[in-house]
Amino acid sequence: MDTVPAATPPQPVTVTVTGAGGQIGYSLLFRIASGQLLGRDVPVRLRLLEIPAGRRAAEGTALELQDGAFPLLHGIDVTEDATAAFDGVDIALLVGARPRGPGMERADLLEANGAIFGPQGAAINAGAADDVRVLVVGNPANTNALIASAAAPDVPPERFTAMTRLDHNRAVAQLAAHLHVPVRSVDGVIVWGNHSASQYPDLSHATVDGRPATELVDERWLADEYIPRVAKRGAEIIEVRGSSSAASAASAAIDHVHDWVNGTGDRWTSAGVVSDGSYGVPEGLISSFPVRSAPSGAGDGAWQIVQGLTIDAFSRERIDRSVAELVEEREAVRALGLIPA
Ligand SMILES: NC(=O)C1=CN([C@@H]2O[C@H](COP(=O)(O)OP(=O)(O)OC[C@H]3O[C@@H](n4cnc5c(N)ncnc54)[C@H](O)[C@@H]3O)[C@@H](O)[C@H]2O)C=CC1
Ligand SMILES: O=C([O-])CC(=O)C(=O)O
Repeated sequence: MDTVPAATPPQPVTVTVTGAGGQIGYSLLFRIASGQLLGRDVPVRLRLLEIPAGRRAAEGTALELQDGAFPLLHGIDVTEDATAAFDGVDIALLVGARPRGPGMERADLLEANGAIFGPQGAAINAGAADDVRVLVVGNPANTNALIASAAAPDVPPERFTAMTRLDHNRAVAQLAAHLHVPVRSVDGVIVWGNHSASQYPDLSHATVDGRPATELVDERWLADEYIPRVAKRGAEIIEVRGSSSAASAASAAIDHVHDWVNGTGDRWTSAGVVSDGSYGVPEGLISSFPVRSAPSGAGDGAWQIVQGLTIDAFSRERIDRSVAELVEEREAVRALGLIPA
């Protein structure tokens, strides 16, 4: 009797989450374990990186992950050692960061985060899989990603990304709510620039059920309500909830990596990626752009910046303002010696 060879089961993908004991980690890890990050047939192995202050919380979360009996979860390690955490890593989610403390100046914040993201970038450089994909969530996300990338000279800069998907999702949801349509009706929104209040949520290429969004909203609402509402949504959440966005941030991280690995199809999304000079954004900055991704195996694994969009004067001014802030942050971390001169 002929025997049918058994199909080789897919190898577990190693996903490292830093700041795993924090509030985003608590929401993110269960969604990864359930298959929402990579796909419902892709097993994962989790590595949780923490500092001593967060270690017990991460260990507690690991116990709960075990209690979830997730069929796709092939193991969890908790560590304080970045080298061990990133050894062989396929997907790195850099969530843990130093928040701004009382009396801390902007330069102090950048320096404190440099001490986190520099060594983590170096550990990724030393041990990660060749096709590693890195998403920086911890703020200031764009510049932290720049620091990590600079510390990883052997990893192509396209592999380091910063999260602006939460801003993109907010921009889609606010437009849908204003027009009383489902979010699925909205397409073509873009978030440009920095993940900060200077970001520019751009509706000039957006459509709603195929109609240009600019025909459906008035200019004053756009400039005076929509743009500031989206750009300052993080502060609004802190004010209302009493702490910063957590589940929505975790959800956006899932969306970012899911789309990066599985492809965006015809639609585009927004992500902080290294600039190639497109749209006048200085080369090397990690800035939010409209991006598409090909499914794993079909492209080179990099996000592609959508080309050829027209930028009107209103948009140009706002993109330039946010990019100027990114340039300032880059100069500040350069002055601190956190990236090469
Ligand atoms: N890009 C985005 O859209 C968003 C970014 N964020 C940022 O995400 C970060 C995390 O937010 P939460 O989870 O709410 O903060 P949290 O304070 O609840 O958790 C952060 C965790 O990171 C850990 N940590 C600190 N330094 C670390 C290091 N060197 N290595 C490993 N772990 C380290 C801490 O011990 C803590 O457990 C913050 O920087 C926040 O501002 C939050 C929301 C949206
Ligand atoms: O300010 C924060 O920590 C939270 C944040 O980035 C956001 O909600 O967009």
